[in-house]
Amino acid sequence: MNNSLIESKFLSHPEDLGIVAVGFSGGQGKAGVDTGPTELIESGLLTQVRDELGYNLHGHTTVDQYTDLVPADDPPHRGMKNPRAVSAVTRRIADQVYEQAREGRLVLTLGGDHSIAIGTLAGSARATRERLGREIAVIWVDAHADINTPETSDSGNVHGMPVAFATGLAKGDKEEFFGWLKDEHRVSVKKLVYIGLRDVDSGEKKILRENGIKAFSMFDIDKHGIGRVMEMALAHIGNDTPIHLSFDVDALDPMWAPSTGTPVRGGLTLREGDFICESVHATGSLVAVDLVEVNPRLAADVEGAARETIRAGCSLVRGSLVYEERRVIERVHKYHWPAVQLNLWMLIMMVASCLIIGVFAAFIDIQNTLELPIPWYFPYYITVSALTVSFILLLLWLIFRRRLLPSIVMIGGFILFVLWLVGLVVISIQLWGPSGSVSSNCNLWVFGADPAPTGQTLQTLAWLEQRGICQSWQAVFAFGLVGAIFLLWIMVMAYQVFADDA
Ligand SMILES: NC(=[NH2+])NCCC[C@H](N)C(=O)O
Repeated sequence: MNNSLIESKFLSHPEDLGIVAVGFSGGQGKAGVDTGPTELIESGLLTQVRDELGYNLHGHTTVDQYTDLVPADDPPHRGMKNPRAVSAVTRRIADQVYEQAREGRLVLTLGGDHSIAIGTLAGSARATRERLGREIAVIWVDAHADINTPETSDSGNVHGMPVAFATGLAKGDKEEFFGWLKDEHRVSVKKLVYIGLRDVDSGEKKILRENGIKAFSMFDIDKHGIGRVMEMALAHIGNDTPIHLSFDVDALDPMWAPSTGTPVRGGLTLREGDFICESVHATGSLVAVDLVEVNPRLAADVEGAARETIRAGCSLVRGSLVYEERRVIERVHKYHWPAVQLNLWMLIMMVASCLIIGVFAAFIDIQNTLELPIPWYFPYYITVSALTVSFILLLLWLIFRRRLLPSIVMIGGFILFVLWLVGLVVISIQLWGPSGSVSSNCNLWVFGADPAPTGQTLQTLAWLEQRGICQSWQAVFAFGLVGAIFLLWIMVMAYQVFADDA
């Protein structure tokens, strides 16, 4: 198990982390962003993730440079720079991410410029479709929308276009120009949410508007606060959709992450960035994370710029991988209850309690009709059974809140057991006790014993009613016994859960 307190909804191996480390910079013009993953790893990111956060690492922990895929000559196509290289590299990345994601692991991709998200989104969209039959949602945290098509882009840098390719708003033509992107790789614009935007090209604004894409700019964050923005963003996605978080470090203000290719002032604080990652992790829906555009070579004039940017990047990754004590004041322990047994227990106890309530309620009614006094143990057992029902409801609520503690079950179980046992003893005495027991009287009142009256007479009816009453007594005894045994059982079960965990 990893150290997160959040249970994953869509990963079959939430303790495993598939790593893809992408040393690629061809989606834009500034050298050095390809060294981002190396520096992140050398700063101890992955050892921390393994040793402190408790993940098993899989995949490519050495950085892939993709040199075999970068052609010597790569002239622009439809205005895109390095189109063949970016297309081939993102295609490889798509396979690398897919290989990790189809195992049901969380995938962490370290970039590299943001063009690589063409690959990461393609890989996780395809794997999620195959594995769960679901589409992924994308949370794109960035100063830029990166949704230019080759035709709307001013720069021709593909790192400004990944969302357009991933959603199919931009189509590849030939195989070597993103033609390899198929429907299975696509993500829906309906399940895309932006956070942190503040530098959006006019062509991009048009695309966002026309496609009704959900976007929270820095303005929205200032207006509502990051907490409310995350609530709205996650509500838009819904809690039944796996989430791919693509985090461009330039979403953070340059104060926190100066070493990046296209810094824009007025960005997120580090805490706001962390909060986004933590909130997404806390949904339990996270299936993949990208951290991109860390370029340690840039902003060299600023003292400690690269180090700060790396640190910020590590913090973001950490936030998205674990929900841990630095944010949780109350440390909650996870207990592993045997679900089937527990459900069976609740069902049978519910049946027993309801039956006893029903029978004794009917008995009280009969006593009233006969103008006889009501013995104390009728209301007593009704109360005990009602308490048992409340206890079961309490358990259900605690299970729902994931707070079912063995101690609560043991104490509750013990109290009910004692009450239940008292009832059982009284019932036994009434049924079979030495003086005037129900059992011995059963056949006496109406016609003594045999033969049983037959025919449609009042006597028969009376006899049947009397027999019914006697059988009800026996049923109460049977279920009283089952209840007492089951209460013993739940105490044992709770003790085992407690002991197994210790
Ligand atoms: N991933 C990034 N840093 N993207 C910046 C994109 C800047 C600009 N919108 C462009 O298309 O070139």
